[in-house]
Amino acid sequence: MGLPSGASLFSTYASLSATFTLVQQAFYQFVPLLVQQYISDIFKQWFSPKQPPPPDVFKLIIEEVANDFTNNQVFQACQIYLCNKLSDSANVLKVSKGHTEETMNFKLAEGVTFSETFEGIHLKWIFSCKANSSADDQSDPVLVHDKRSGRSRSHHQENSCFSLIFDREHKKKVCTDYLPYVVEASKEVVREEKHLKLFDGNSEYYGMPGGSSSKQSVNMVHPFKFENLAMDLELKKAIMDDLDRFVRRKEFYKRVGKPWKRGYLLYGPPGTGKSSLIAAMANYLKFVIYDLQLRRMQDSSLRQLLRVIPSKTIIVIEDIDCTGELPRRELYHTMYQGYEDSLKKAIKKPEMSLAALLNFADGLWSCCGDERLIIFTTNHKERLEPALLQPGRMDMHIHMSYLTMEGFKVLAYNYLLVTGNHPLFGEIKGLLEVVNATPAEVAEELMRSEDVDASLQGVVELLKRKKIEAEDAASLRPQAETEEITEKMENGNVLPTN
Ligand SMILES: Nc1ncnc2c1ncn2[C@@H]1O[C@H](COP(=O)(O)OP(=O)(O)OP(=O)(O)O)[C@@H](O)[C@H]1O
Repeated sequence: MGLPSGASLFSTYASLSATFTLVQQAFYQFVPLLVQQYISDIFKQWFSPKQPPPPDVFKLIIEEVANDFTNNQVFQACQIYLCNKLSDSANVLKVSKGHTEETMNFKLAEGVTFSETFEGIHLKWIFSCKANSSADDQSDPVLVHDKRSGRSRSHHQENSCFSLIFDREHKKKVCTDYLPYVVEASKEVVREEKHLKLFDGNSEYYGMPGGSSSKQSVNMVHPFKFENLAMDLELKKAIMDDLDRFVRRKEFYKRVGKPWKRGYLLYGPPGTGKSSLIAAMANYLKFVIYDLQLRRMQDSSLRQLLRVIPSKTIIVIEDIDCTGELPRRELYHTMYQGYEDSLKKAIKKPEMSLAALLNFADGLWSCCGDERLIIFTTNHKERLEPALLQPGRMDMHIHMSYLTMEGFKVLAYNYLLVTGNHPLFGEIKGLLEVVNATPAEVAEELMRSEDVDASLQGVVELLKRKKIEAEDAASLRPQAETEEITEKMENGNVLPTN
């Protein structure tokens, strides 16, 4: 069979083309427009390259302030997590270093974005700040990252938020797996923090409505550790065990319906290591210290402060007996006896009420934030308002006392690296048994020389001097007491006993 001729091929093409044109015209003339579009869509789908369907995105907004007006803990975790990641990879960074800061702070500007993939889910983060309503505040809202501490803070905090954008189908996984992962990762960043952060609880921040303005904080590189503490070894162990128990008992506190807090009262003479113990506790737990000066605080600012203080903090109220604003109630009344009414009014009333302090200690405000230690210190436990000492307020009373030989050996190692026995230890031991010397006094003596023998001899001399002073004071005491009673009787303050 031969090939078709050119003429027959051309006539076939012409008839096919005429038929196609006829069918096309009939299609456009008789088929309704909607059906035409439907059929043309099907053809387009068949012949056009495959397009991915538009993503069905979901946006999770994480605001800074929680519903109960406390700091949103998820927001805080995101801040720490993202600042830690972004400080290395961001294209634009602002850098600053204040006089009191040891390290540079890196800041990420408004609108910064970050993308990552978690178990195959693509996630996009956007940090944003709404415009501040304050007319005089024109500065850019910024996220501040303290590289060393892994912590961060933002100006205009109440207006900041993170948006987390991802495919809607992963909503459940993001909420149940990714966000907890972010929270854990942020805790890890904090745990790696080797330096204490000390917040002055009386900085402007806490007095500002809405908690705006930047938080004043100081990095306190305090190397004090439990092993540096010269104190009774059993007591030291008891405190460490207590702290361990506290941090692992989250579920217990929840079960018994108590706030996850613990109150400590540290008492003892000046220089026995109360502040040092607090630093050691903070280092041990990697907690941040908030130092409150009650003298300058009012009830309202205390409440405000308690709302913004995050978890994993030690709230310290030092020298509670010396604040002047918190005298024992009966002392407060006797102080005013004999004054004219007008004069009484003129006397400034305490700014911080005892009720506020008791509420504070009771954990009335403790629903805000968790995992906190509250530490009160005093040199005079006997002067404290008895209500403060009631069971349940302070969970543990810790007596910091004068130096013992056991404690002295810790100091001798700390300051002079003396291990084992030294010929002067016997004499020092004998003197410490009869003399009240504080660790601070002895530590000062040990710092005077690098020569071990000279330093230890200096301690012997110090203890001998103190022994003589104590003996002199004891011999003068009966005479002084007699003189004091005579003087009081003359002033009519004391009635003769018979
Ligand atoms: N128990 C101790 N172990 C080691 N060093 C101590 C101890 N107590 C005091 N020191 C040393 O003395 C210094 C002062 O001590 P610290 O401020 O802790 O005493 P304090 O009891 O808080 O005094 P105050 O009641 O006056 O505040 C510390 O920096 C530390 O060097």
